[in-house]
Amino acid sequence: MTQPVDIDPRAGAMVRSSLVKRIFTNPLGIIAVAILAIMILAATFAALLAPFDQNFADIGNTLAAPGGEHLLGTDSAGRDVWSRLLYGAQLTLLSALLCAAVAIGIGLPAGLIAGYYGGPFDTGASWFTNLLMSLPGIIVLLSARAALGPSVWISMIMFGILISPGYYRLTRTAVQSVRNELYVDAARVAGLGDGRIITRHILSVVRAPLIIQTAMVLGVAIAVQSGLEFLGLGNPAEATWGVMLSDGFRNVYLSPQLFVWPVLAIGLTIGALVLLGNAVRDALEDGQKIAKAKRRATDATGAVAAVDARVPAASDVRTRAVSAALPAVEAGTEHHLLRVSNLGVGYPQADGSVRSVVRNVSFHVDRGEVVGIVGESGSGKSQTAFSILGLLPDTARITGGTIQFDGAYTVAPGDERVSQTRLRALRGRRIAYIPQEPMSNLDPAYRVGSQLVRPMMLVLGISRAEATRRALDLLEKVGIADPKRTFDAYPHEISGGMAQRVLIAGAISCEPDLIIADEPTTALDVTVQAEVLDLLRDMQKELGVGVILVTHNFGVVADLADRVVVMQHGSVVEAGQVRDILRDPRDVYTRTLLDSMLEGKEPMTTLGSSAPAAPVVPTLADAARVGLITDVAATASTETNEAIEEVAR
Ligand SMILES: Nc1ncnc2c1ncn2[C@@H]1O[C@H](COP(=O)(O)OP(=O)(O)OP(=O)(O)O)[C@@H](O)[C@H]1O
Repeated sequence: MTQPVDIDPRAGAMVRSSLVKRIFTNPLGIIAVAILAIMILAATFAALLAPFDQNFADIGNTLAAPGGEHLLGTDSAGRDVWSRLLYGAQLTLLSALLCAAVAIGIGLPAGLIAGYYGGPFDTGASWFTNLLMSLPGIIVLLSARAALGPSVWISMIMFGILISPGYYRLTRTAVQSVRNELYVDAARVAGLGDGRIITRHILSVVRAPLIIQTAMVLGVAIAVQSGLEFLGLGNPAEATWGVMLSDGFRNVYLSPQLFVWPVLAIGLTIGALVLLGNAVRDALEDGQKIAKAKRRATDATGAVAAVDARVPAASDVRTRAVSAALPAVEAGTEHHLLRVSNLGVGYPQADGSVRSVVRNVSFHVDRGEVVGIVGESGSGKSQTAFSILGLLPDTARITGGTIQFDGAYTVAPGDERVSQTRLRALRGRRIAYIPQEPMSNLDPAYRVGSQLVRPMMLVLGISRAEATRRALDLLEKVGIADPKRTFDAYPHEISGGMAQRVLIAGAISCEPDLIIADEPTTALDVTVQAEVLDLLRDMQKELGVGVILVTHNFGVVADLADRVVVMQHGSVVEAGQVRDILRDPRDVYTRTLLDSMLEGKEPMTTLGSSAPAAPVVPTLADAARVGLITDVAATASTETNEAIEEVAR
């Protein structure tokens, strides 16, 4: 199945790795941090550093020049300018922080929900955002001041609400760009709930742009606040830099330095915030360049992916509770691990029609059985697999049929959508998934080990130490030479082949009942393909799990599967034992599929067909020689070759 290959080590990873270090290698970053640190320290220790109270008035000493007991002189009311600057820093910075907190508090969660879920909330929130953005900000602030008084806190809360659409849009766009990433699907398949996926995998993507935006917003908040107070709309009883600016301007001819101090404080702080934002942006861009270079060096081969876990007792209970509300499955079919019956999937079109992409598909998988779904590109293999996993896009509709897992419906008769509630209890617990792009299924922001440990802790309810021990054992079991090093590595630090093994380890980590392997070898080079198929076969035999092997390659099916389902144009054209189908393909499409795979290559012998009308098709052994039996026959183990020869006999 075709999936976008995008292994973008996103901003979140950069923030985690060495963002701080990179900021401190940038001279502008150092200057910005130094200025801000001084301002914050001055604000924090204002009470200690200020020789006078902010409102203490030395009436007999107004507009005094700097020097003596008044380091920076006094204002028109005889108040100490240095003390007011320090207290002003407190109020100015805190109220700017309040503004940013309000904007983030509204914009971030709304953007996360709208970007992740879309739907009516997205529509409603976007409408409200547009409304907010269309309001003339300064008029709203002046009205709020007139109605609610001159408090700087109220002004900044109002301003925070007005600028929250900036955060909303930023977050929504970032989330939309990653919500369909394979590693997010993989996390879903691993059994993580939406809340955890959003906080763990999605939030990390918006973290960096959020930091940059906040640096800018703080600067703007200080500027707006000072502007309002400069116009005389502040509270003269509260020392802020804006109020001091206003006082200084009124006395600019009598005592010009009164105007200079607050201008300096405001200018330096806003400048430092802008520089900090730029330094963070530069650091992130540098980080991405470094990570891309590393990725090019390591991204040589592909691999498998998977995530899963065994059914913990709690989820059994949950599954049963959910099943209890459902109609009973057809009598006599309960024993099948998975049964897909007359499944139809379609996509509603603009003209009201529904484009059918899967029609009347039926097959079953029993415990310990490997069923291959084979067909050309676009034949509906992936849509069928995604229906079982509950990973169909929001726009997809179940147009008919049912899916049952272990005697209970996941798609009951009449359901239009796959029930996420039912699937959540199974995915990552009893149904594991091995996708075709290993790198895209590992979150670049987290170490490999943490991506194995977390689902185990969550699903099995075991401690971190126990999950870590199991993860290291599993990595060894799937043939990783240095499990500890891989455990501690980020995805971009391991090769595609290793990532594939990691994800197989994840898939089997909790002994699932069913593994859906989606073209698990497509992205791999030939040698690694053979190794991975060997590994899959070994694991399947050892654990006795049911496997659905989605592939376009008959060779892989011959190598691993017991039964095969051949699909074309969304329908099943032929199904049965692999041996029977390959010896005697009855449907013309199956024969064409086999023939086309041999196109341009001369079969060496022919296989007798029991179907009188069937054309001559090559033997599996021949197919292996000419390349049909893949890469497996050419490169895989003796065991594989023997299996193929055996089928051919
Ligand atoms: N989101 C979607 N919206 C509309 N049509 C879709 C969507 N996803 C898939 N399809 C259509 O469904 C059909 C079956 O696609 P599917 O991905 O199942 O094919 P496949 O057999 O897995 O092929 P491949 O091996 O190339 O991935 C295709 O015609 C495809 O265009």
